[in-house]
Amino acid sequence: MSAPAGVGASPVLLLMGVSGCGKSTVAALLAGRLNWPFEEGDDLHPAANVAKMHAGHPLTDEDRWPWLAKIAEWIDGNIVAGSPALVTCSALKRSYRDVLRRDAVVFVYLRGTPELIGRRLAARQGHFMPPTLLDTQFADLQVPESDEKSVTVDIGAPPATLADGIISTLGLRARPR
Ligand SMILES: Nc1ncnc2c1ncn2[C@@H]1O[C@H](COP(=O)(O)OP(=O)(O)OP(=O)(O)O)[C@@H](O)[C@H]1O
Ligand SMILES: O=C(O)[C@H](O)[C@@H](O)[C@H](O)[C@H](O)CO
Repeated sequence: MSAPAGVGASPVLLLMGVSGCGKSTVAALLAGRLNWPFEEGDDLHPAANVAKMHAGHPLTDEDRWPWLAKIAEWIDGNIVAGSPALVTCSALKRSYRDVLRRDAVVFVYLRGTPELIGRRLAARQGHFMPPTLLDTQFADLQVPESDEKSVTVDIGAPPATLADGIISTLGLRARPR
């Protein structure tokens, strides 16, 4: 993991990657350690999107645009407030990240193989997203390119190790409680 240039004093970290890569788990740990505002991107999906995924159908670009706009709005609110922040969003395609891209935004790409993530999804309980959609998530995935402000994290280690690595690599500071 190496730090991208230009991480400011109040970054917005966007944890991205396919379903099951660990976005929610790692972001929740980071939010606890850093005391930064945290938004679970899945909570901003229109109900129809959640129902569609739950029924085993992948989202289309058209399904995703309004959701991405809501996430961008949340990001902008924190930027205006001058607050660092954390948000999860699969952000699978470059065109989706173009909607979310801001000077303050750092994409934290959680990278794992289909086999590893498939095993984790098979063991996960009580989530609307069926593991059968994982292939479609990888089919849509366009990993961040060298001109994007991003850091890539290999997800083999335990969540706490990943969170500590992100904090030290990016030089993040906790907000006082
Ligand atoms: N580093 C890790 N090591 C072991 N298990 C992990 C790790 N990260 C996450 N998990 C487990 O893998 C599963 C998927 O993690 P999580 O729900 O955080 O992924 P996600 O990317 O937020 O998924 P989705 O996009 O579908 O909401 C969970 O059961 C979680 O406990
Ligand atoms: O873009 C997408 O296809 C969706 O955002 C999915 O990634 C889900 O929201 C998430 O992975 C399930 O929790």
